[in-house]
Amino acid sequence: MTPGRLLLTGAAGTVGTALRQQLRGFLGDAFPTIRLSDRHDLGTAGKGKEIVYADLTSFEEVRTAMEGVNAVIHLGGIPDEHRYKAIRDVNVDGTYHVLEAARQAGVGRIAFASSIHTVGFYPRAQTISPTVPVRPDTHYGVSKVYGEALGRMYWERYGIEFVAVRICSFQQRPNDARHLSTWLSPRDAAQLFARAVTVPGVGYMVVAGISGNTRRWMSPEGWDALGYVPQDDAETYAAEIEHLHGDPGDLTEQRQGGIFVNSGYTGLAGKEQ
Ligand SMILES: NC(=O)C1=CN([C@@H]2O[C@H](COP(=O)(O)OP(=O)(O)OC[C@H]3O[C@@H](n4cnc5c(N)ncnc54)[C@H](O)[C@@H]3O)[C@@H](O)[C@H]2O)C=CC1
Ligand SMILES: O=C(O)[C@H]1OC(=O)[C@H](O)[C@@H](O)[C@@H]1O
Repeated sequence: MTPGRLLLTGAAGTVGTALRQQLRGFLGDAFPTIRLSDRHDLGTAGKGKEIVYADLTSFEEVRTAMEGVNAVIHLGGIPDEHRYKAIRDVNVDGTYHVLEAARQAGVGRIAFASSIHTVGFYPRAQTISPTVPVRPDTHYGVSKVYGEALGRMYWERYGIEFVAVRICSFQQRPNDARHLSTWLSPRDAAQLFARAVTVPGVGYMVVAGISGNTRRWMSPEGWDALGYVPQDDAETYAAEIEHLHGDPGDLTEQRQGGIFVNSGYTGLAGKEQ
């Protein structure tokens, strides 16, 4: 891929902070400049980085952040279930702003932080491929389905390559039994996102965003094409965490989405307004 400028949205967040620290090690010579963007404080940029603040809900601000950009890692957004309108403004409209501004700027590749919650209602007993029908567990999950679908349209219509990484549980280390299946370590996240924006000829792809977990519920389809070889496996921590789970009779323990399958904010009534 041609060297140039990579835009990282959501750079002040949990995943963004880790990528900010570790991405360069996996990018090699690609993208000499990483542009960090968020609406919250990003501190000082550091070597090879620059900062452009933008609120995802403002198309004009996103368009300014996109000037001179060749590829995007889009992490910015609300990362959990929330009021429908907030999800719509930031995750739905905001993701549209990113893709449309990218199209206008001539961006060639976008990697998108999708989520396990696109498929959260699948039973844990089932190993799923990235191509199974979606079963979102929340409005949040639906917003990620929208992002994946929008990416598909921008690939088909405009030839912008798009890799949706269905991140499961990004954590410094796995903390409970569910994470034995869902953990994505910081260094594996950095490798996966770096490959998602550098490996040539990917077209459109949805991949599991997990480490090389022995007990994974998602198949590794697409990892070969990206050349992603995870370095971590949550199994290393099994003895410390496998007893940390809820009642096996609860839906939250039976479905891949965990507590999200039973979260609040389910509609427009009452507190959801
Ligand atoms: N942490 C995880 O395990 C998972 C994360 N993801 C996705 O990865 C992405 C990053 O997640 P985290 O770092 O955990 O979340 P985070 O909340 O720590 O980071 C999200 C960032 O987006 C920014 N943001 C929110 N609204 C914005 C707006 N209107 N304008 C500009 N920036 C805005 C926030 O300021 C924040 O820095 C999210 O899209 C999330 O849905 C998906 C699956 C799992
Ligand atoms: O389900 C999970 O483990 C994770 O999934 C997500 O999409 C969320 O952004 C994160 O806050 C959760 O912890």
